[in-house]
Parts: sequence; C-alpha cells; structure tokens
Amino acid sequence: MKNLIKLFKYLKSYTIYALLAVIFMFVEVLAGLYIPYLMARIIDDALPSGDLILLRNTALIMILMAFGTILAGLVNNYCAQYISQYATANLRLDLFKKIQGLSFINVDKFKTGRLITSSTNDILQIQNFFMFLFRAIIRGPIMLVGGLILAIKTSVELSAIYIIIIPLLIIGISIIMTKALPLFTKVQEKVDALNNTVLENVNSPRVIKSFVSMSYENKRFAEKNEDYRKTSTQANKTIAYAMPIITIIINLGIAGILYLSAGLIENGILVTDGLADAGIIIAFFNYTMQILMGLLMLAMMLIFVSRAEASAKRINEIIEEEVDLTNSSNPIKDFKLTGDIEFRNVDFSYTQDGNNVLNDISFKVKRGETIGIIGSTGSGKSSLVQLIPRLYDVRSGEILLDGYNIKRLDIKSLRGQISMATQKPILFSGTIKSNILQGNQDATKEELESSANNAASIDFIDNLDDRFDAEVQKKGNNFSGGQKQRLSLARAFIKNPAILILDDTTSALDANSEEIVKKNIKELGKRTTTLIISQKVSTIMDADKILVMDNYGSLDGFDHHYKLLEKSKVYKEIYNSQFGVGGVENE
Ligand SMILES: Nc1ncnc2c1ncn2[C@@H]1O[C@H](COP(=O)(O)OP(=O)(O)OP(=O)(O)O)[C@@H](O)[C@H]1O
Repeated sequence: MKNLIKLFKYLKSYTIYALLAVIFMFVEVLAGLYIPYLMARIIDDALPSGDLILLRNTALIMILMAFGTILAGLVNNYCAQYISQYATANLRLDLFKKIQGLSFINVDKFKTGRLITSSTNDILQIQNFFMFLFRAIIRGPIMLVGGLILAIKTSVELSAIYIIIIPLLIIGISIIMTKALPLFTKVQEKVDALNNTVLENVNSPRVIKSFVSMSYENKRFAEKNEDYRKTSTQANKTIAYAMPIITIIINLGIAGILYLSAGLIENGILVTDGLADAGIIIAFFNYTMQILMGLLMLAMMLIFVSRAEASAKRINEIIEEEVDLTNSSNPIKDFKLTGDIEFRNVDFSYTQDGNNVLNDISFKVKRGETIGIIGSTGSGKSSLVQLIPRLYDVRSGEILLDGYNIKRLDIKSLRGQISMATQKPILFSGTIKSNILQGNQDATKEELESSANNAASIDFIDNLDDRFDAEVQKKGNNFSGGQKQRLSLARAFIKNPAILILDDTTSALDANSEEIVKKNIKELGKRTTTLIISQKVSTIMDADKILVMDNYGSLDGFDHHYKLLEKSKVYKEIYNSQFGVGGVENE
C-alpha cells in the first residue's frame, strides 16, 4: 500500500470533491440500509393492523429513501469521476516530464515498452483505484458493520448464522486473492513485452519488409501475445472462481437462515400472535445481503488496491529514478561558449560495470577549428562526440569547454549552444519549417532560408509545392536519406552553435551537395568549432586536425592529414584502403 499512499498527494488539490464524495457515499449507503427496516415495519406493523396511514407514510419514506440513494449515488459518482480523472491526468503529466528528463542510461534500464505501459496501463489502474476509492471506500465497511448491527438488532438468534458464513466467505476470498494478485503483476510485465515488440516493429517497417522477416516478426509477436493471453486468462480465471464460491456460500447462508428460522418459529421465538414474524425474516435477509455485499466490496477493494499497488510501484520506480545525469548543485548558467574543447584522460562505458568504450582520451581543440574524426566502425567515434553535450557522462577523466568542466555547466544552456546532426537523422511529423526551426524557434525567415541554403537543401525545397510548409511525415518517411540528412544539417546550422557536431551527416549526400556543405561548414567554422565524423578520408582531410580512433576506443593520432600519414598506422591503413597506396581514390 505504501506506493499507492505516495500517490495520494495527487488528490490534495481535490479535497473538496473528495469530501463531497465521501459524504454522499455515506448518505447513499445509510439510505440503502434504512429501506429493509421500513420494509419490516410495513410487513410486521402496517399490514397486520391494517393501518393504511402508516402504510402510506412508510411507503412514501421508502420512495424518498430510494430517490435519495440515487441522487446521493449520482453526486458521489460525479465527484469520484472528477477526482480520478484530474488526479491521474496530473500524475500522467508528471510521469511524462520525468521520462523526458531521463538519461539514455535510465531509459535503457527501463526499456521503452515499460515506459509506455506505465504511462498508459499503470496510470489507468491508478485511475480505477481512485474511482473505486471514492465510490466504495466506506461503502463496504458501512454495509458490513451497519448490516451486522441492524441484523443483530433484528434478531440475535438468527445472527448466529454469521458465525459460520462470514469466516467461510473471508477464507474463500483470501485464498482466491493470494492466488490472483501476483498474476496481475505478471500481466503488466507481459504487456511491457508486447509493447516492446510492437514498438520495434512500427519503428522499423522498412527493415522488416526488405528482409521479408514479417513471418518471423509475426511469430515473435504471436508468442508474446500468447504469453500475455495465458497470464491474463489465468488471472481472470482465478478471479472468476470467486463468483461461484461466493454464490455457494451466500446460498448456504440463505438456506441456513431458513433452517434456523424454522427452528426458531417451532420454538415460538420468531412468532407474534401465533404468526411467524415474516417482516423480521425478510429484513434479516436484506441485512444479510447487505453484509455479504459489504464483504464482497471489501474483497473488490482488495483487488483494486493490489492491482493499483503493483502499478503504483512501477510508476514510483520511474518517478523516483535517480537521473544519473543532472545539473551540479550550483551550475553555471550565464555562459557563452566560444568553442574551446579539451578532453583529459577520458574513460567511458555505457554501463556501470561494462568495459570501456573509450580509453584515456586526451586532446585539445581551439575555438573555430574544424576537426575530422575517423576510425573503423565501433571504434567509439559517436560515443566520443556524445559526451560533449553531456548525453552521457564520462566514467573518469574530464571534459572542459572554455576551461570549465562540463559537469559544472547548466545542462540546458550547454546543449543550447551545441548542435548535433547524426548519420540517421530523425525528423518529426510536421512541416519542413517546423523541423528546421527545432534548432532555433526564434529564427527569422532569412535565417531559415540561409540555413537551408547552407545545408544544400534549398534546391529540393524549392521544388516542393509548399516549399517550407511542405508536409514531413512521421520520422521524415516521405524524404530520401540524403534529403533527411540535409534537413537535419539545416536544423543544426540554424542554431548558430558554438560547437557543431556532424556525425557522418554527409554520408548519404551526392558529391556536389557534399562539396556545397563542406564549403559552407568552412565558412561557419570561422565562428564555430566543428567536429566532423566520417568514414571517408576525402571528407575530413582538409580539416585543421584529424582525430584517429583505433579499434579499442583509444586515440591513435591527433594531427594534420600529412603528419598522420606519417605517424598513424590506423590512418594510413584507412587512407590506403580508400585511395590506394599511390594516392588515387578507389572506386
Ligand atoms: N547505447 C549503447 N549501449 C551500449 N553500447 C553501445 C551503445 N552505443 C554504442 N555502443 C558500443 O560502443 C562501441 C562504440 O560505438 P560507437 O557507436 O561509438 O562507434 P563508432 O565508431 O561511432 O561506430 P560507427 O562508425 O559504426 O558509427 C561499440 O562497441 C558499440 O557496440
């Protein structure tokens, strides 16, 4: 329950609604309990004596009570709906903000499917719980306790039946609950797995189609689906056993009451003027039903609480997750980077206990320089540049920008002054304009045009009917790889950053576009430090310096093209593989 209690803070803003819900629930239940008493009065007093005034008055009160129950129920329902909807909307928003702030390492830990299930399914469980809480929290106990008091008041002798049926019902329900509840946690985990598979598939339709791996993916999904179905059926089946068991116990109770009544009438106890007290027996039946309903509600409450507790635990795990990449206690906020970069003995790993992906990297870059980064695949080039905007933190060593350790700089301001365009550019559904402006929402029309121009994308934009207002579909699926790269370059340029990182961003460009982009980067480079990762020597050989990574995540060289040809074995090998030993570019 402790996880659910933590979420009660979301109810605080709705105290008045909560109070109203509880008051009207109280009224509803009390009115409901009063009706059997009135019924007994009609049968036992009004009918035998033929007192029509008493009959009419009691019937009138019964009608009023019935309306009162409906009205109170409606108000209670409205308040419960209001609280549960608003409180969980706020919780969902907080969870979303938290997820947005998670670092890559945090996200990797939870997996995307889990984050989605928690934002949807788990929140829904909490919503159902809040709803039930304000619909039924005191209903069950009042029905149970009130019913018991009134039943005992009606007939102490008949009440003896409760000594058997109430413990029986409690034992039956407890057995079912202890079996069913762990299954509900499992069901949520199965939903996570389903979501993960769906996500992977909708994110990579081209790969799946081109490798004709639909049937493999279908099979994979079918397995997860079956897994979910089995667990879910098992959980619901266990709960379903509850109904017949409860019905049997209730029917046993009814038979028991009749049996006991017969004995009591025989012994002259439930008899007035030679006639059996039918009103008392009927009222007792009604109270017994109320008691059993109350017990059932408590059992339902247990189901809701346990399911919601499992979900609350999963939600709290995310909300309380320590973001491993946060601002220092007193971060420097007002700083304007000029572009000096220094790595000092940097080691890096993606996981806490994993092997180093980068080993003892040290180098210095002066503001305005253009640096090429080259190395074989998996050598750590992308990992290295991702450390500069603090997408990940170093394992040891430090990274200095303008002499400041980046951990001392405010993350938002730091990232605001660094642009990054990646090999697999991600575009968002919207327009060309909205995508480029993501780099700088305040950019003018001229800046928009010039950044598109610098990224060699103005020609193809001009060819579109709506130019900058042309539609971009999800992930930029209606554009070619090269066009997407150019748009993501434009997005990086428009930011006018102090540091520009291009991670193999020109790999899909034709030679002409690459030349234009290279020329414009050089222009930009006068006021921006530019890091260009490329597999092609021709793309980076003109850079002020080239950083060469070996296969083990260490630096093999950091110098000018010609110096590296003399000194770096790795660089020379890459150069020879692309240009031949004689220096003629291979086809
Ligand atoms: N998110 C991640 N989690 C765990 N390991 C990762 C992650 N990203 C990369 N790696 C590992 O880190 C190492 C370096 O990868 P990185 O992407 O930096 O290489 P790269 O030189 O940029 O490669 P490429 O030229 O193919 O893009 C690889 O061994 C890779 O498997």
